[in-house]
This record gives sequence, structure tokens and C-alpha cells, in this order.
Amino acid sequence: MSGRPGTGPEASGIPNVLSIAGSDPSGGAGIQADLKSIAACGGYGMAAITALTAQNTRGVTGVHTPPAAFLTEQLESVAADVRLDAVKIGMLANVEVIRAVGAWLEGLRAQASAAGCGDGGARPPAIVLDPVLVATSGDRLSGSGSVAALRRLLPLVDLATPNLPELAALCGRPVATDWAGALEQARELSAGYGVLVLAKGGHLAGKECPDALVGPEGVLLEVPGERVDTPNTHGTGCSLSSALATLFARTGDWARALVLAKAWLRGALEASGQLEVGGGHGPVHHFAALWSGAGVPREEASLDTWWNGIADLRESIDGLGFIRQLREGTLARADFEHYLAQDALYLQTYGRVLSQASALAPDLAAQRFWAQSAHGCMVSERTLHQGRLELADGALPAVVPSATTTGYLNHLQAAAASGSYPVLAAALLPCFWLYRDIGARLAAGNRPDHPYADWLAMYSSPEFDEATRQAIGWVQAAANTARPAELAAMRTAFRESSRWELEFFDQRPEAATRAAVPGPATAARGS
Ligand SMILES: Nc1ncnc2c1ncn2[C@@H]1O[C@H](COP(=O)(O)OP(=O)(O)O)[C@@H](O)[C@H]1O
Ligand SMILES: Cc1ncc(COP(=O)(O)O)c(N)n1
Repeated sequence: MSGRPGTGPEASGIPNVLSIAGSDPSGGAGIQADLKSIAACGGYGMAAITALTAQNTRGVTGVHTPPAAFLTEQLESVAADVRLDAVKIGMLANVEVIRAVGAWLEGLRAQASAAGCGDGGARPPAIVLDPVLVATSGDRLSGSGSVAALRRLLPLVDLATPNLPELAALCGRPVATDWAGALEQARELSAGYGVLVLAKGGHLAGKECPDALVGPEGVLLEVPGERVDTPNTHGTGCSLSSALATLFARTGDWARALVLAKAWLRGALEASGQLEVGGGHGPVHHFAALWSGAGVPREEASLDTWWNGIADLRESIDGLGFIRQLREGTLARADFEHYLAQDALYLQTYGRVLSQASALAPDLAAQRFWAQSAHGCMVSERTLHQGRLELADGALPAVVPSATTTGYLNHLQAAAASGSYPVLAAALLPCFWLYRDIGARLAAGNRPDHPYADWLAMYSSPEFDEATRQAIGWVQAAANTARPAELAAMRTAFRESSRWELEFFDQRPEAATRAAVPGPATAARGS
């Protein structure tokens, strides 16, 4: 999903990004949203205005469209002087304006090929088209005939980002009512016009809000997302498309740009309640991450990137006989009890290390989260182990810790001993995240007569889901402000814990770990 080789900013690393869009005087959508998004994502923003709207967070009351020839003059003036790394196209109010933009794009292409693109000559910028037809308020923003004219624009752009009604209009079909239908329409559009399409889940019903990059053969990358419960969705499409244009110019890869843009937009939606703008669908908080000290989105600080980076380990965990048998309920009791006994030893020390994260936490809210997790680990999970292993309250199983249990705990304790809260939090996270992930799949096989039903239910419970969501949030917050060396140590600690999780699931009873030891066992050195 890389773009044309070499497209992107030169020495400064700051891409020049042009928005060709309408003005929203209330600042939440259109060029105002675009310029904020471009700046928030690390680009230098420019804007050629296609139309003036009179609108606020409740709706659009008027549209004034200057002559298309004047738009062409703006575009030519900017392009004659400024290297363009990416272009985002938004509201184009009528067919003449759409044609003017099409003609300018063709001119850019012709110039690039005349200059010998790829041989060190001028390269055309990456082009993102958000085919705006209707505002969030339901008001029309483009005239009749626009759909056919926009279709002719599609082959001239790299990525189109229609919402579900726009996607349906461009395909000439009814609006998709489910995600599978949306993906199929996106595939059809991509195949029909030779353009990459971003299918967006914003208009779906339900609590999921996925987006997917779709090519002529189907989905190239799907990024899941939970719907943020807010009315402040004015300008989300404008903001996302500008963020994508900017982040593509920075990374040279649509998939990487999407992962970063979606995480950034999510933060902007979550923080939108901090703004007090209007009484309808308010704007997102474009600068929430910047103002909290996180800076512009960095790939190495994105937990989505970390998660994708352990795809190999996740796949190996899924492939383990232990996990398959646990799901099916065919796992031998001896194997399950061996695992449980090791897990009980593990959790005793894991609880202590969670308490150390609480002690190192930078503020009260984080301190409280890790302390509550330590409590949860000691109480609810231990209760389950005690019941299943028939242990007296507070007793540990009479087995010695396996080499894997000891190795994993040593790793966690080393992270605690480093004194770095971000590194420790990153090391603790896989025990939440991987269990939630595996738990969701295990739960699919759960049934009342499943021999390990209580176990399966625990890791797919809403409480564990919420705890995991919060743990991810705390580690992401720590990553956002971490300096490069600490960030690298965080990511290493995260991967290392994930690797230990794989080994932990893969251990089977061996003679050494079966030896009974008198009294409560110590889980690991130093605990
Ligand atoms: N409530 C929400 N929570 C999380 N993401 C959202 C929400 N609403 C929209 N989005 C995201 O905002 C972007 C724009 O989506 P959409 O609303 O479908 O487009 P448009 O703004 O063009 O109508 C997409 O990435 C979508 O997933
Ligand atoms: C000038 C202008 N351009 C675009 C939109 C669409 O906004 P949204 O991103 O909410 O679909 C808008 N309301 N106003």
C-alpha cells in the first residue's frame, strides 16, 4: 500500500498539504477543519477555497460559489510556487467546479510525466478526494449532476473517502445497511474507477465504527474502532481525509497513515466535550493530543503499531494446541491444572508488580488504575484459581515455578526495577490485551457444560474488557510523551512480555515443575 516512491517532504520532513474545499465559518468542517487537522498531524497547511457556506453546528443556511475560473487561478498560483506533497479535495459545490479541479489535476499529471517522474523529476502530489455531498446536518453541499462529475474525478485521485451515503450514490446503489455491504460497494467503486477507497463506518448503527482500505480485489486493511459516544461529529470526514493526506505524505504508506489518522481522530472525538462550540453537532478537538503534550502522531508511539508488530506472536498463540483444546473443552484436566497452578504463582507476583506500577504512576488517576488492577488480580482471579485448585484461602499451589513462569516474572520485575513507569506499564500490558483478545475468541466456544466455562467467561467479561481498554489508554498516554529512547524500551518490554505470554500458554507439565515443595511456594526470585 505504499504510494509512489519518493512522494513526500524533502529535507524538512514537514509536508506541504493543500486543501481544496469549502469554508465553514463555525470552524468544525471544511477548510477550517482541514487546516487544523493538517497542522495537528505535522504538515504545513494551505487552502484554496471552492465555496463559502453560511453554517454552524446545527446546519447550513447558504452557499456562495465563486466562479470556477477563480478557483483555477488560486490553484495555479499556489502550484507555481509551492512544492505540493499532498492534496485533499473536499466540498465541490457544482459541476463546473468539479471540472475545474479535474482539469487542474490532469495538468499536474501531465507536468509530472513531462518532467520524468521517478528520475528525480517533479512528482505529482498524493491526492485524497472526500466526495462531500451532504453535511452531517443533512443539508446538501453539492448540486445536481455532481455525482456523475465526481465519478469522472475518481481515476485522477489516489484515495477516495466517501461516507456510506456518498459511497452508495457513487455506486448508484441503495445505502449499505451493514459493514459487509459497505465493503462490497467500496470494492466495486475501486474496481470500476481504479482508485483506492476508504470505506468508513461512521454512519453504521451500533457500537463499532470500523474503517477499511479497499482495493479492486477487496479489503487491504481494516482498522476496527469503537464508536465514541458523542454528538460532536461535525467535520469528522473532513478531518480524517486531511489527516490521511498529511500522514501519507509523512509515511509514504496508506495503511500506516490510516492507523495513525484513526487513532488521532479517536482522541479528537473523545476530547470534543472539552470544547464549548454551538448547540448542535459540535466539532472534534483537533489539538487534544498536541495540547496534552503528545505532539503530532508518531508511528513508534502508536499502540496500534505495537499491536500490529506482534501479529506473528498472536498468530502463534492462536495456533497452539493448548488454546484450541481450551476452546473446544478437550484440554486434559492435568494440563489445565498445571497451567492454573503456574498461573496462580504468576499472578501473585504480577499483582505485586501492578502495585509497583501504581507506586511509580505519574498522577492520581493512573495510580488508582494500577492499584485497582492489583486488587482485582489478587481477589477475583485468585478466587477462581483457589476454587479450581481447591486451595485454602491465601495458599499457593505446591509446585515450583516453571522456567517459563520464572522467566516471565523476572522480566516484569526487571521492568519494575528500571524505575521507569512507562516501561513497566508497557511490560504489564500484554497480560491484559492478549487475554482479552484470546478471551473473545475462546468465549465464542463457551457453553454451560463447557468444563472450563467460568474461566472462559472471566476473560471475555465486560469488566475485563473495560480494564483492558483503560490499561491500553494509560500505556498510550505514557507512550505519547515518552522520549525516543524510553519509547524504544517500552516497545521492547511490550514485545518481550508478549513473547513470554506465548511461552506461558505453551508449557506442559514436566517432572521438574511437579515436585511438591513444603508450604506456600514463592513465585519467583525476589517476590
Ligand atoms: N462516533 C464516532 N466514534 C468514533 N469514530 C467515528 C464516530 N463517528 C465517525 N467516526 C469516524 O470518523 C470518520 C468519518 O466517518 P463518517 O462519519 O463515516 O464520515 P463523514 O463525516 O464523511 O460523514 C471515520 O473514520 C469514522 O470511523
Ligand atoms: C464546507 C463544508 N465542507 C464539508 C462539510 C461536511 O462535513 P462532514 O465532515 O461532517 O461530513 C461541511 N459541513 N462543510
